[in-house]
Amino acid sequence: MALKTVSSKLAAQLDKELMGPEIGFTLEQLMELAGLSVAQAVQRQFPLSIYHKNKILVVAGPGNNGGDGLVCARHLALFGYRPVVFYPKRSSRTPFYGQLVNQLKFFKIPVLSTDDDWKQLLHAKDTLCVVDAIFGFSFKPPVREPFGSIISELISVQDQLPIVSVDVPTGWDVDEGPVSTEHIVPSMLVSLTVPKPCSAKLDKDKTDHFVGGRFIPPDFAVKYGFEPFPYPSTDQILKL
Ligand SMILES: NC(=O)C1=CN([C@@H]2O[C@H](COP(=O)(O)OP(=O)(O)OC[C@H]3O[C@@H](n4cnc5c(N)ncnc54)[C@H](OP(=O)(O)O)[C@@H]3O)[C@@H](O)[C@H]2O)[C@H](O)CC1
Ligand SMILES: [K+]
Repeated sequence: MALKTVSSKLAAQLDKELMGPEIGFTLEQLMELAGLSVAQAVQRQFPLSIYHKNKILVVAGPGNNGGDGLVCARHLALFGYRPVVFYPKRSSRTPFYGQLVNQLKFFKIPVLSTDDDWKQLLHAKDTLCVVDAIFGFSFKPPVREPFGSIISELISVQDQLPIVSVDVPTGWDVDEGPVSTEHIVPSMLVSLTVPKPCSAKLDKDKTDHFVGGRFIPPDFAVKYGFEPFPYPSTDQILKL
């Protein structure tokens, strides 16, 4: 299947229209579906029946990509995994992020901050994979701390511990792809709504690519210049 992409600018515009006065989705609705999609993709790639490990580290960033990660962690717990969330910079942009954290507590999912030793989870012996929900389509390089150090830690283990990137591999320029020789190479990317141009730079031998976030009607996709994705049955994801 030919890769269909939209630029970071168009992706932001698409999001704005979905949440604008005419269509009226709320951020919370879209984020729930985005997080559910990522959890479903993880389950497809790492079924518990084959992988006899259930611990998953979810690293959540300060924006909506991080919010998708918080939602994903909750669904992973419902699917039988044992997620642990590392959320180093908590957003106060809307009270909703606090509510998502409360929901994680309700599910007894640990939420670590920079004071905690999150690095001890970076071992393939115990951990199945890392969900990279640090930055999505609004990331502008160069990266600022503490995220530079966090990304370096993830890069140092990615040959042993699979990384599942949400929407955009963190640290990549959304339109151009990797900006430095040392960069995250995810073993799986879940693009939301439609792949961003950087996904054309993925090495197909190293990264499986899914699209998720099944929340638009076909004519809206066409309006933004891409063919609707043929999601099978009730699936929230499609492997490209
Ligand atoms: N329709 C959809 O597909 C949906 C997608 N969703 C997800 O939302 C993200 C986009 O979310 P957004 O909040 O716009 O942006 P990000 O999460 O990518 O990043 C913004 C935060 O990152 C900080 N930032 C940006 N650049 C840097 C940097 N170089 N160093 C450190 N920090 C950085 C930024 O901080 P500022 O201080 O610059 O404001 C923000 O805190 C999309 O990719 C999807 O994953 C939604 O769930 C809805 C539906
Ligand atoms: K990401």
